[in-house]
Amino acid sequence: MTKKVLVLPGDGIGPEIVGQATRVLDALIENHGLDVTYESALVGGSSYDAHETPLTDEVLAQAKDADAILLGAVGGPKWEQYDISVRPEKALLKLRSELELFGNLRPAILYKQLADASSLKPELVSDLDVLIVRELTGGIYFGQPRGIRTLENGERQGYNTYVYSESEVERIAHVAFKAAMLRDKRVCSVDKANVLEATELWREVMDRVSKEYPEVELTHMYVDNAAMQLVRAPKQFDVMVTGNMFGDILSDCAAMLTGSIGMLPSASLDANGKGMYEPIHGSAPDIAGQNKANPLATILSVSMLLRHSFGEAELADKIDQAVSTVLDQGLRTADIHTDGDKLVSTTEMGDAVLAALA
Ligand SMILES: NC(=O)c1ccc[n+]([C@@H]2O[C@H](COP(=O)([O-])OP(=O)(O)OC[C@H]3O[C@@H](n4cnc5c(N)ncnc54)[C@H](O)[C@@H]3O)[C@@H](O)[C@H]2O)c1
Ligand SMILES: CC(C)[C@H](C(=O)O)[C@@H](O)C(=O)O
Ligand SMILES: [Mg+2]
Repeated sequence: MTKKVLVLPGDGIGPEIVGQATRVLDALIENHGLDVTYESALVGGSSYDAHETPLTDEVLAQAKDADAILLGAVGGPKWEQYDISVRPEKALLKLRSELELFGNLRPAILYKQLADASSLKPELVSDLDVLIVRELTGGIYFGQPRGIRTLENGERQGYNTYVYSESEVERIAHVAFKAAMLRDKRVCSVDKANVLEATELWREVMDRVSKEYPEVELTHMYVDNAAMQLVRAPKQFDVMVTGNMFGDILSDCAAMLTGSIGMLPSASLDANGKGMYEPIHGSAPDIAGQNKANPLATILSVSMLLRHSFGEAELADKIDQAVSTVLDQGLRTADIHTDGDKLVSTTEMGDAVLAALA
């Protein structure tokens, strides 16, 4: 049956990078038998400008109805002064939580052609392949109570709640252990169990679930050390599993090891494999509208979509191979450009990926 994809370009560079990703989808539909239709809708600041909400009920319903979602990025300075409840980022958080997309896979893979673009020495990152499994619908991002209150002395106080229930930790643990079974069978759980009770329980549940996966080695690491180890010796990691906020921070850090945040795709999955796919980076207001952004993370997000939600591993491999080919050709957007490479625009990178797919 024809599968339906909802495409949500969003703000800033979102429409530019998603434009290249949908060209890839078009090519697979037209030339490689992919049985998919897609429609586009507004999300984030662009939705706020049109409808005074970053996510309309209609678009949420479309997202629930779709078999998968491809999102660009949301947010930007234009909307920063608005109340946090209607900011573009809220749309993303609502989509994640309403669709119960708790399992966020963020693979940090170094394409060998980009070893010189990494901020670390080539020998530290060659063949890097780390999978960050981030819990995406819980933790301090969603804990109640939250807000800004006025104390008796008149001073204002901001507060959030870091909370994880056992079932939330269990289900993300299973995602991590199952992923590890298909890889090097090592999971490092990252927490702050020396200070935070919520992560003390996290650690206990990780230990418990690990007994169901005797072949997988589980280790634990405090998040401050994990951040340091990621830039000291990142190849020690296979799968890292962590909570919502730590995962957000560590995945941006891991992105830089691969040359640029413009290279990292992601999948956010529910319990049945339905997913939303997006680059891990934001709307990059500093380069928006300049045809400079790297579209590869978004194109690789299409590859993840085909692999994880549609079982189209061959077509996903084809996209990954096309990305590798354009990098072999020395084509680089500004973020991954080093001396001797050919500097290309967003659309030229899209052109090259399409040519490599043909
Ligand atoms: N998933 C999302 O939609 C998402 C993720 C992160 C941030 N944001 C939002 O995006 C806005 C900007 O946030 P930020 O500046 O902290 O992070 P950002 O990821 O947008 O940008 C950080 C830096 O990386 C660069 N960069 C990001 N993506 C790139 C790409 N594809 N090609 C080349 N360079 C790229 C930017 O130019 C910038 O210098 C904020 O409103 C933030 O809330 C959205
Ligand atoms: C924009 C923001 C809500 C989002 C997050 O913090 O999850 C982003 O940084 C990400 O990594 O997807
Ligand atoms: Mg982030």
